[in-house]
Parts: sequence; structure tokens; C-alpha cells
Amino acid sequence: MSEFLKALPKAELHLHIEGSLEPELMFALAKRNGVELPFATVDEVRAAYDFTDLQSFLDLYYQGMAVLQTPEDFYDLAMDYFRRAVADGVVHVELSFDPQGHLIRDIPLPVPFQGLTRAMREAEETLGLSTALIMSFLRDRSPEEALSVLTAAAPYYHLLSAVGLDSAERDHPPSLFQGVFEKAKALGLPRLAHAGEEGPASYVHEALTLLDVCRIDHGVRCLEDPAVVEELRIRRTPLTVCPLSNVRLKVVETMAEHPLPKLVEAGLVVTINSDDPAYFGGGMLANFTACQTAFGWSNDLFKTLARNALEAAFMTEERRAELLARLDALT
Ligand SMILES: Nc1ncnc2[nH]cnc12
Ligand SMILES: [Zn+2]
Repeated sequence: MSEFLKALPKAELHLHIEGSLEPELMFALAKRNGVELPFATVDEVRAAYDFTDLQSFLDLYYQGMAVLQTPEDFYDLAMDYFRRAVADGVVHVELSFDPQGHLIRDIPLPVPFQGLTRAMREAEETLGLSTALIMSFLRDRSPEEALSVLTAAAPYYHLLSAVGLDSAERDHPPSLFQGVFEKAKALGLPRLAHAGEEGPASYVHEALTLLDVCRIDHGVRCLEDPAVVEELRIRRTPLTVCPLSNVRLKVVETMAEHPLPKLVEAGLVVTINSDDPAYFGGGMLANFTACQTAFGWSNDLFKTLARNALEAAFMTEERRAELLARLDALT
């Protein structure tokens, strides 16, 4: 393990907190809440994480959420992740969550909000981590439902740094959510969207132009259309790329074939993230290390990518200056 990569002040901009649920905590919460799991052991759960595509992962991801029932469960989930992130040298975490994944199980909106924000406050006070919260809409459910969630979240707008768009991308283009995102914009909420993970480059263009997003989650398939690459380059829209996720979900076959070097060479604002670390073989340090092994990148390039993330993050200017100074001082 590279001491340099560990010491690099890493900001994580693309992390589904429900995707940080490790099998050990899944079992502990299942026991606490009397939830029956379709697995007998932790090893059996890990063995099931053999995905063929995004949907095969999402099926297990939504199933795993069944153990999350109380504010304490969400608090434990997030604190567990924050501790692992800090051990990886992460200094800032932007966690997204999927309220609809919980509402459809009759877990009301205050439950995740209370648990996650309590953990965020505690991590800021006791772990020296800064955090930001992103509320994501499920694109494989209706825009009407997303709009009603946005409306119901009114008491929590002050806790949100942004809204996002995730879940099954194929056949669920950003354009379907234009009205929802217009409402979010009118409310003053910054907007993000997953695009160009499994979906085509045109979805990246739609997210930029119709949803007016300030970052694209994944975006790797932009390379299939030079005009979209140029659009991203000129706008300097950051991409939150998740290399180990892309390998595990068969977006690419191997790390060696991952298009990250091409995205960097194209002059795009690239950042490295973990997506769903409990399911995809590791957190931020594992993702950075996989890039070092596959691409042999210099420390200077890793510093540039870490700087991209700090510059694109939702944090106070004071915190950003502190972390950029720490990055600059690293040799
Ligand atoms: N990689 C991913 N793509 C889309 N939706 C997700 N939800 C959790 N992880 C996701
Ligand atoms: Zn994601």
C-alpha cells in the first residue's frame, strides 16, 4: 500500500451510503430488527456479489436495505463508513441516499434524515471529517414520485447540498426528470446525475443541458461521442468516476481497459470515487491503489485528481483552503 496515496487528502464525491453496508453490519441490523436475510453467513453474502451488470447489483442493493429501519440503523451505517473512510485518508465525504428505496418499505423520510445527519455531525466533531448530504431520485421510478419526494423533503432542504439521479440507467433518460430538476433548481438546490455509466453519451448531454447538473456521476461513456467530451471539457464539469465499480458491474472488463487515462488525456475534470464500497471490493484507497497498479500514474497526477475533487466539493471556502494547503504541502 502506498503511503503517499493514503496521505493524499481525498474528497469522496460519489458514495451511496446504502452501498457502504458491509455484510457484518447487515447481519447485526437484521438481528436487531428481526429481519430475515436470504443468506446464512457473511461469506455467503460476499459470494453473491458476483454481478453481471448494474441491474444484477441493484437487486441485491435494494434487498440489503431491508435491514435499515430506524434512525439508529442509518446512524450506525454512516458512522461505520466514516470510520473506514478516515482510515483510508479521506477528509471529506459527500454521501448520497435513496429516500424512495426506504419510503417504498414504509420507512418515512425523517428516519434516514435523522440518522444520517446525526452521524454527519458526530463525524465532523470527533473524526475531523467534513461531510455533505445528497438526496437522490430513482430514475426507474416515476418522475411524479420523485417530485412528491422533493416536495415532502421541504423541512430538510437546509441539510441538503444537492439532489441526484441514480438507479437503473438504461431506458431511463435524464429528460424524464427535467421538471423535477427544474423545481430543485428553483429551490436553489444544486443538481447532479448519474449518466454515461451504462447509458449512452447522449444521456450525459441531456443531464448537462436539460437537468443543468454541476457534476456528472460516472460519465465514462462520454468517450463514445467526441462532441460530448468537448462539451464536458469546455464546461469543466467534473466527472465522479468509480473504477472498481465499473469493473465489478462489467462496464469495463478489467482495470487495464478502464478509460480513466483517456478521460484525463481528453482534459476532463476527473475525480476518483468508490460508489458502493461494500459491494465493489473496497473504498477510496482501494480505488486509488487500483489506478496506481493499472496505470502507473505519477504522484503529481494523483495530486491533480485529488485537487479536482476538493475544488468540486460542497464545502465551506475555509475548509477548501485548509485541505488544498494540506494537499500542496504533500510531497
Ligand atoms: N453504480 C450505481 N449506478 C446507479 N445507481 C446506483 N445506486 C447505487 N449504486 C449505483
Ligand atoms: Zn453511483
